[in-house]
This record gives sequence, structure tokens and C-alpha cells, in this order.
Amino acid sequence: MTFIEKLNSAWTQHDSLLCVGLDPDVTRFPSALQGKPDAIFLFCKEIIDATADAACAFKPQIAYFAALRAEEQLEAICEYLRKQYPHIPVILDAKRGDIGATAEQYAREAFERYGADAVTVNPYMGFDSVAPYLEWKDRGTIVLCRTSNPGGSDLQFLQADGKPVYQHVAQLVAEKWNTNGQCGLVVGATFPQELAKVRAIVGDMPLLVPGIGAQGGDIEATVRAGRTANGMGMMINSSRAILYAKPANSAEGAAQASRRVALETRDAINQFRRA
Ligand SMILES: O=C(O)c1cc(=O)[nH]c(=O)n1[C@@H]1O[C@H](COP(=O)(O)O)[C@@H](O)[C@H]1O
Repeated sequence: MTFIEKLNSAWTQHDSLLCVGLDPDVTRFPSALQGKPDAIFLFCKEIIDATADAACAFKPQIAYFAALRAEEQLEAICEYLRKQYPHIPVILDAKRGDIGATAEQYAREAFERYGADAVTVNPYMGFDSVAPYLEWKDRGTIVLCRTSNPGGSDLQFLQADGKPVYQHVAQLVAEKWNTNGQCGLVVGATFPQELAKVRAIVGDMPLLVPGIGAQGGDIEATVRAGRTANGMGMMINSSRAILYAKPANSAEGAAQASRRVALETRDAINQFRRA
């Protein structure tokens, strides 16, 4: 199955546009996991099992693993997802960007080592830096377009040939780079107006939309701006708000709290998908 086929099937099967972000911060783990050698794997596994039926994708963020020399636990998590939830796409969030020869190695890392269905990449170095990912014809390449952070405006909003740079990225990917039909774009939920502009440029292309939850993006505005005509088209990511959902001093279990927030988020998104 290609990335897009898997995504379409997960959207429909789980009736969900929610992407659960796996950003495991060991300092925020439940006390029962603290100090265990495979704590990162165990934490992510609990979150995955608690939220899988509410998710259209999982997005592990590589820095949280690499910073702690925990790449083997990331491999184990990706393998667990492939075996237990083969119908849910895994997006490796690595935001890579380098010359072609180096990008070939980054593509192998994402698609061979971790077996990811898709990877996030940075378009700043241009087409030849993205082309090696496109050689993997069944895998997804998700290109940063209008990022969720405030500083994203520093470059992405600059006017060039009469329109902002992020619109050039959207147009380039939609019209030239999407050679296998497996590309997507990253557009932050913190900028719904730009999300609507990108949607108008790229047709039904899937958009990875981080920025709800901990970054405060508005779910209704996001969904109305980014949905396709059939109420699909987005992987709306939430990481910290789901991972660390358990209120301090509450009797609720950590995984139970993550599940509760994932279901609430999925339902909040669904409320505006077709309305
Ligand atoms: O590519 C991304 O996933 C991404 C792009 C972007 O513009 N903004 C953004 O926050 N992200 C990632 O999305 C996740 C957001 O996490 P929360 O703010 O905790 O929901 C993090 O893993 C970020 O690295």
C-alpha cells in the first residue's frame, strides 16, 4: 500500500483526522516508567495502544529519541506500529534538508531503517534536495510550507514575484515536485488564513497540520480552512496535549487521560468536518 492509500484508508476506517504526535519527553513520564532502560519505548507503546482507534496517523519526532541515544527504541516503536497497526501510517518527523547525496542517506534512514510511510522535509535547498525522497515511489514526502511557529513568518512571508514564499512552495510541490502523487505539505493550525490559501492552491493534497493543543490553534478555524470538499485532507497533529494529558494530582491513569483527550480532539475535529 502507498502512503496515500494507507492514509485514505485510516481516515475512513477510524473516521478521524487526528495525528497523534510521539514527542516523548522523559522528564514528563509517569513515575512508574522513570529509570527504566526502555522507558521511551514503553511510554510510546502505551500512548499508541490507548489512541490508535482515534488516530489517522502517528508522527514520531526523531529529536526526542536521538538526543537520548534512543534510536533503537524508535526502531522498536516503528516496528511495533507496523506489526500491530499496519493500517495506520507512520510519519517520521525529521524535517531533513541537504544536498542530494546526503538526502539519499536521510531517505534510507527514514524509509529503510525506520520503515516510515512518510517523512517531513525542508524545501529550503530546492528540488534536488527533495528528489531522493521521491525515488521511494510508495512513500510520502511532506514538505514544510507554512510552519506553526511565530518565526516561520521571517522567511515564509517574504514577498517574491508578487506572492509570499510559502505560496511558492505550495505551488511548486503541487505542480512540479509531486511526481508520484505521494507528497503532502506542513501548514500550521496557528495560521488558518494561510491554511485556506494553501488548500486553494493544492487541491486535495494532504496537509499535515500541527499547532492545535499545546500551541493553541483553534480547531474550528483549522478544520473549516483546511478540509477538502469531502471533509478529509488533513492530518491534524497534537503531541503534548495528548501525551501529557493527565492532570496533576488526578486519580485518572496516564494512558486513560491520553485516550480521553485523543477522543475529545477527534470528536472536536469531526464536529466541523462536514458542517
Ligand atoms: O513538521 C511538524 O510536525 C511540525 C511543523 C510545524 O510547523 N510545527 C510543529 O509544531 N511541528 C511539530 O509538531 C509537533 C507539535 O507538538 P505539540 O505542540 O506538542 O502538539 C512537534 O513535534 C513539532 O516538531
